[in-house]
Amino acid sequence: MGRQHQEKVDGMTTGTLYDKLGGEDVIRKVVDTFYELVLKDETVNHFFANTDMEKQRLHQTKFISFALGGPGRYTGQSMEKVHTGMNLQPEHFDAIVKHLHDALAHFQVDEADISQALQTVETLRDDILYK
Ligand code: HEM
Repeated sequence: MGRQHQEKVDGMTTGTLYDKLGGEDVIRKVVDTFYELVLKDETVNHFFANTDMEKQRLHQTKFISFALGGPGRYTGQSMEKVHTGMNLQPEHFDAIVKHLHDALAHFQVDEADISQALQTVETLRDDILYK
C-alpha cells in the first residue's frame, strides 16, 4: 500500500485503490479491458445495444471509478434511478462483477485489492437489481 492519502481510522486502512493504482491513466487502461469484456458478453451486452459508444465508455469509466473509490460518488438512490426500467437480474450484476475482477487481474492488481473493489460494487446491488 502506498502511504499517500492513507490514514488509519478505527484500525481500518482508508485511502483509495484509485490512487494506489495510479489514478486516471491506469484507470483508462482498466476501462478498455473491462469495456471489451462487457461488450463481448451476451449475458449483458444487449443492455448497451441502444447506448452510443461514448456513453458506454463513460458508463464503464464511472463504474470502475466507483469500484475503486475514485471521484464521482453515487448514492443508492441515484443508481436506482438510472437503472430503472432495466429489470437487472443477479446474473447480470454477477457478470459485470466478474468482468471487473478479470479486468483488474489483467493488470496484476492483487486479489486482496480486487476483493475490496468487488465489495464496493456489492454495496449497490440491492439498489440496482429488479428496478
Ligand atoms: C455498482 C454497479 C453500477 C454502477 C456504479 C453503474 C453506474 C451507472 C451510471 C453512473 C449510469 C448513468 C449513465 C452514465 O453515466 O452513462 C448508469 C447507466 C446505465 N447502466 Fe449502470 N452501473 C452499475 C451496474 C450496471 C449493470 C449491472 C448493468 C447491466 C448489466 C448496467 C447497465 C447500465 C445501462 C444500460 C445504463 C444506461 C446507459 C445509457 O444508455 O445511457 N449498469 N450506470
